[in-house]
Amino acid sequence: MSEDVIQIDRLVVRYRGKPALQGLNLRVPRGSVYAFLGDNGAGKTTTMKILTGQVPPDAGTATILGLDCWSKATDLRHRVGYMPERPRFYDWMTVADIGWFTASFHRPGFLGRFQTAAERLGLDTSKRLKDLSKGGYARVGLALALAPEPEVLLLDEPTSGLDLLTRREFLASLGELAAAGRTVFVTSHSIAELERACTHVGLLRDGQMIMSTTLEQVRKQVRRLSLRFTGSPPDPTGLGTLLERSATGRFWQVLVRDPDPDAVAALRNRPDVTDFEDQPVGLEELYAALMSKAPEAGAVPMVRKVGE
Ligand SMILES: Nc1ncnc2c1ncn2[C@@H]1O[C@H](COP(=O)(O)OP(=O)(O)OP(=O)(O)O)[C@@H](O)[C@H]1O
Repeated sequence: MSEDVIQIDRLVVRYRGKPALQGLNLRVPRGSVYAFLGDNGAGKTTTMKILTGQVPPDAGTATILGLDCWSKATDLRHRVGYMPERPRFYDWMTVADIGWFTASFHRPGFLGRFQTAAERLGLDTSKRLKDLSKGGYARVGLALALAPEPEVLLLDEPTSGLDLLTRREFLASLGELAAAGRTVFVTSHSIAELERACTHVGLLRDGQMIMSTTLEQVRKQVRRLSLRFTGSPPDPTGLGTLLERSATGRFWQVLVRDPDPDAVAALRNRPDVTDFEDQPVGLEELYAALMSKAPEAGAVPMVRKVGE
């Protein structure tokens, strides 16, 4: 059975009385690359702040590796790497300086690993931070997050500001980290890109999870059915939970969650139906379908225990 490295239960965070997280529940298993997705203001950064012990919960609990994120924040600092959305360092320092300076807060070996990571990321360690491009700055943040060899890596929008090839290389490296038993929890607005790297996905809306599952399950559970018909337009009732529906002339398609196999087979076998296709949906498509609708319009909460 996989161990849940990150566990969040009924978490509430309010800013001046206004809830940013409203009873958040989340499980992230060891060795996963968990894509934590949500629109602007959904509460992703607030969740990161809770996990890194920067903000105390108003209610509920958050633990990493079994340790409370708020009361055991200092212990966790050595075991969890964190790259904030907009890292800020002492800009007058060089890349080498910031590695050396940060190493003084960490266990031996940090500096060597920082230098290796900086080299791999193509950083010129003699450059001052204030002279770096946005992407260069982000890479320093990443090298610092990787240098403690953390068991868990928390990355808040790590690829923003990076060019395409660096983004791809970076996302591929997440898979390597997971294969080595580390757990990566990452937020990004580049959903399609993240899909190639992640094993699990969680969708956050208004401070609550509306979906948390493996990518494999997403592919099984949410399907796009498309067809051409000559008779009357098919009635999607009974096919499953309808997330989207469209028809152009004789072309008809739906996005359906938990499709009923018998109803799908009956549709496929209708004598007036041709070009029937039953395909998985991409993460971006699923995201748009679930996030763009009010819950009562069909985006039914789809929170499942990961691995269920
Ligand atoms: N320091 C703060 N004071 C008051 N309200 C805040 C503060 N930080 C965040 N909020 C509010 O809490 C909610 C969640 O914000 P948060 O930054 O966690 O969202 P996010 O998902 O990270 O958004 P983005 O994708 O834009 O970074 C928003 O409504 C935001 O306006």
